Amino acid sequence: MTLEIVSQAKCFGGTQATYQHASTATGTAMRLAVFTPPQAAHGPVPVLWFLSGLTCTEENFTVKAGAQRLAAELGVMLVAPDTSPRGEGVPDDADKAYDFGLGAGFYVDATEAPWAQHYRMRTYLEQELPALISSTLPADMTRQGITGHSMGGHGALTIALRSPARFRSVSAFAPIVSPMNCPWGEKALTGYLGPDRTAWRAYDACALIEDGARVPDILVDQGSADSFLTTQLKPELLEAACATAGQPLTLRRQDGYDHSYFFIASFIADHLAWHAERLLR
Ligand SMILES: N[C@@H](CCC(=O)N[C@@H](CS)C(=O)NCC(=O)O)C(=O)O
Repeated sequence: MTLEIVSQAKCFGGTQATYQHASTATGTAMRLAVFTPPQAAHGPVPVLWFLSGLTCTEENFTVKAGAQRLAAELGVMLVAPDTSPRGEGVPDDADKAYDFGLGAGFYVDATEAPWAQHYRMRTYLEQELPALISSTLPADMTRQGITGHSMGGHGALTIALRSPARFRSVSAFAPIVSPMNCPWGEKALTGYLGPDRTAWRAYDACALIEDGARVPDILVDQGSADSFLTTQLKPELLEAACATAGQPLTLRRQDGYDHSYFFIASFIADHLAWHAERLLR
């Protein structure tokens, strides 16, 4: 399997590229954005995954977060996948709502019809894409970190909690910390997985921690002016789950910041430094 170049440009001495490939996990073409730092010319570099939120593609983080300059200095590859399968034959929300279906894969392997055929983002991100990146790009897969925003913060936390040996570092921006306990998550998990809530626990960071999953430490930034804070994101649930379980968590409430990429751009340097400290030592 190969990565086809959709576009690429020199960026801070490295390369910002968009790739496309045929995915066996989703049964569709998938796109991803990759920033390869200049240090990759001399050997494999650590990888930081960024999982995006509702409505996003591989492009939002790439053009809005301003992560490339520091990633080039640190020598870290940035991988930003798409948020769902797309294309002909891929079902979407009946009302074309933004919070389910296209652009809203919630990083699960769906088990319910008609979603189960293509909505297999867990297998895509846990198996297929790491193998593809490892075999095609100058990536040191023994040094991986993961972060993300909102639905992507949920993805980053749950993937890391399920596979702690794979990642040296995990962080999140305004994550959905407990999809079992918010309208976005209840809609998505009901639709993709069906009504049995026990099957949802593998996709809920708080439930995973309650059930014994652990990572060395977690960094979360959350804006106090985020319009989704009290209805959907509920960082206090993660704070409580971590406190009860003894899971180290650094939760920073950032005064006045909203849910946008302006918030992410404001704190991306802190997250890159957090990951670099753990990936480069
Ligand atoms: N469009 C939705 C909000 C969706 C939203 O805020 N998406 C976030 C992630 S959860 C995002 O990153 N949007 C794309 C962007 O800002 O570039 C609404 O109207 O309420």
